[in-house]
This record gives sequence, structure tokens and C-alpha cells, in this order.
Amino acid sequence: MMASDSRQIPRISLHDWENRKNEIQKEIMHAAENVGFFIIKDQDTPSRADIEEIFKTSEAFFQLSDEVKGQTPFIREQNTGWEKRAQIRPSTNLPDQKESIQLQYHRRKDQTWPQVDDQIPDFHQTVAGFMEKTQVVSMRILSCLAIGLGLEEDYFTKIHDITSNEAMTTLRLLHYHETENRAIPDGHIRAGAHTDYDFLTLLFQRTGEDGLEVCPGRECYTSFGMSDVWTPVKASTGEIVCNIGDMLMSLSDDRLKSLFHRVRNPRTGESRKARHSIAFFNQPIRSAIIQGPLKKYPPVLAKDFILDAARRNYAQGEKERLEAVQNSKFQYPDSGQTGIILSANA
Ligand SMILES: O=C(O)CCC(=O)C(=O)O
Ligand SMILES: [Fe+2]
Repeated sequence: MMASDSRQIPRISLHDWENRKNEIQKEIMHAAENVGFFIIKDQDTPSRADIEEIFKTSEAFFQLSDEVKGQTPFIREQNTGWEKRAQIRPSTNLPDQKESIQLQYHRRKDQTWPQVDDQIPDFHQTVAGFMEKTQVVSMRILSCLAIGLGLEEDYFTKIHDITSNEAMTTLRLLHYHETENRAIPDGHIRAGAHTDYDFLTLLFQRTGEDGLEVCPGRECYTSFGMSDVWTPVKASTGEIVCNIGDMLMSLSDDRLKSLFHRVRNPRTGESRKARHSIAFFNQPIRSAIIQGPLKKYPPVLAKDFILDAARRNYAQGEKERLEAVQNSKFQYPDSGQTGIILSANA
């Protein structure tokens, strides 16, 4: 196969998973090793209806006032909460033109989840249910990668218990604002180029809300790299865009590729409407140790891996985010936690 062919974004069907597991495993491993991005389709769960439902819930959340959303501000130490144009990528040094909220399953009964069920019926149930379903398909995909890496099939399942108090798996709802009434300021971009920090990201998009682009062949995780060759990943409701994150690149001694990606701005003549997307970041429990069989990198605790990545990538913006916490009525759930909030994900 020509190098350029292997750099296309593969599309992999999970249809008839039970019977086709071996074949699917090989396809997923090949994609993870040669490209780093792949599109999953025909999964049993979450269904297209589940995905449409969570997008509706997400849209309803972002329609709430900033004051209401600000009651669950972003907290770096937990990687939870809402931020608006507060994430600054090293590739741009400017805030992404978006807002997002990050939620963790095991914290669903605490104040890091917005108390909005009176305004958005079943908010908690819909979001928690979607996480449960996305967890199932995530573990299927990760089991394929475990086999390909010569690990026990349930290696990732064991360290991804989303009900554990140590869990770091995070669901992120994203809203890129419409540009009809407010133009994107010069030099800014909806989401600047970055790699994700987790093991595996599952991203949901909606047909007609394009903009995601990847930079095949520019994989790296310890330093910043960028090129001008960007490949669009067309948005299609029901499909799942998967990408390997830095943590899995490290755990595989660089065998699996963590690729740069970004969300570009609408071009002249394109829709100026909002874009919504939903990311599910598979991150292991805090005490998991990240080191590959070849020991290419020193062992590191998963929680430190995430924090180190945040420190490397987010040097600015703390003051504004800290003010956002102070201006909210938010009480830190874990005693003694104060101060800097930064996005630990992506
Ligand atoms: O919204 C998207 O399509 C991409 C989001 C993303 O890359 C991230 O949040 O890490
Ligand atoms: Fe990302």
C-alpha cells in the first residue's frame, strides 16, 4: 500500500460485532498504527437516536444564560465544568472560539454537574445514559487495541471503571458559536491545533456541521508540531470519529499515533451557524501507571500525565478562569482545592 493511501482516514463498521470481532480488531489496530484517526460506524450503542438526543440536550444547555452555566466553572484539578472562550492552545496563543462543559460519570450527583433538570428535563439521565453507552463502545475499541498491543483483552476495561472515585474519563459537550451576529476575531480559530492527552477520544458530530480537520503524518506528543496539510473529517450524525491520544501513544512506545487536529472557521459562502460536537475522553483511573513494554518513556501515573500535559500546553488564562470560579457560587467539592483552573483535556 502506498504511504498516501494509508494516510486516509479509515472507516470501520462494527456491524455484527460478536461474529466479526477478529476482523474488526485487525482493522482498528491497523488504523491506530498507521493513521491515528478512524471513523466507527454501525455500532449497536450509542444508537443514532441516542446521539440525536444528547445533541438536543447539549444545545439546550448552551442556550442557558452564562450566569447559570457559570455555576459549574471549569476546575483543572478535576477536569470538570464549563468554560467559554477560555481555552488557549499553544498553536494559537489565543482563546478557542467555543464554549464547553466537561462532566465525569462518578460525579453526577455532585455540584460539578449543572443543576438544570427543571429547565432541561432529564438532563442528568440523558447525559449519564449517554456516557454508559459510549463507555461500552469505547471498551470494545480499546479491547481491539489491547489485543493488537499484546496486552490482556480487558487491560483497558480494568483501568476504566467510570463509577470509581478515581475515574478520569470525561464527557465534553462543545458549542462553537454562530458567526452571523459575532464575527470570529482576526487570528482566532474555533479550536486551535492540538493533540488529545487521553488514551482514546470518541467524537460525535452532526451532518452539516463540518470543520474538524486532522494533520496526518504529524504525530507527536511531547512537543508542538504543525504543518499546512489538513484533511477534513466530514461530520456525519451517527458515526464516531476516534483518535488516539498522547497517553496511548506513550503506552504503546509510539506505535499508535496521536495526531494533531483542529476545528477551522466557516469559510466565505459556508454556513455561519453554530457547530456542536461531543467528545468522550477515555482516560484511565488516576493511579494507573503509563509505560510501554519497551520502556521508551519513564513510568508516570495517569493523573500526573494529564497534569503535566496541561502544564506544558496551558500557560495562560489562569487569572480569568480563577475569576470565573470566584464569581460563581461554586464550592470546591474536595477540601483544600483552590486556584488555577486549566483544561486538562485536549
Ligand atoms: O469539536 C471537535 O470537532 C473537536 C474537539 C476536540 O478536538 C477536543 O475537544 O479535543
Ligand atoms: Fe481534540
